[in-house]
Amino acid sequence: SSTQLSLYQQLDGRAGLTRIVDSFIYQIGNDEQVLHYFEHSDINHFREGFITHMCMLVEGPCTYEGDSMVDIHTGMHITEKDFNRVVDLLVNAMQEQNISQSIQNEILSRMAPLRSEIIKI
Ligand code: HEM
Repeated sequence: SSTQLSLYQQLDGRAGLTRIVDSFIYQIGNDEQVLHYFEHSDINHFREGFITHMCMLVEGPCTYEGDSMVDIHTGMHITEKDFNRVVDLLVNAMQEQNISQSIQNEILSRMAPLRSEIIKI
């Protein structure tokens, strides 16, 4: 009933998030710097988990029930440089899907606080 579209709606809901994450995975698959982190990962599992987690970040009707960001990423020894690279790849994916600059910025600002949970040497 509200005329104000939610961030989730502006992203075209789960379908739109799926397009972004598929572009993101394609970017990762072609990136020599970070691809090795995903070499032993189940990409379908990652895809579902990342879509659902992103859906929650944009206040969509999703509950991420996977492991915590700390538990997932601890032991991967993700450097700050590689963290930044993955964020760049997500930006490329959003760019590819014609996401507006303001929505990109909003998503990145919601992910930024997770940085310290993911970068753990
Ligand atoms: C803000 C940034 C990030 C967010 C929000 C994020 C989020 C997630 C989520 C939600 C999952 C998984 C899912 C699940 O099990 O359901 C996941 C898995 C994974 N992430 Fe991240 N991640 C981020 C940054 C990174 C970075 C920088 C790297 C590596 C350089 C990375 C490497 C991985 C890998 C390899 C997996 C798969 C683990 C497995 O094999 O199960 N992530 N991430």
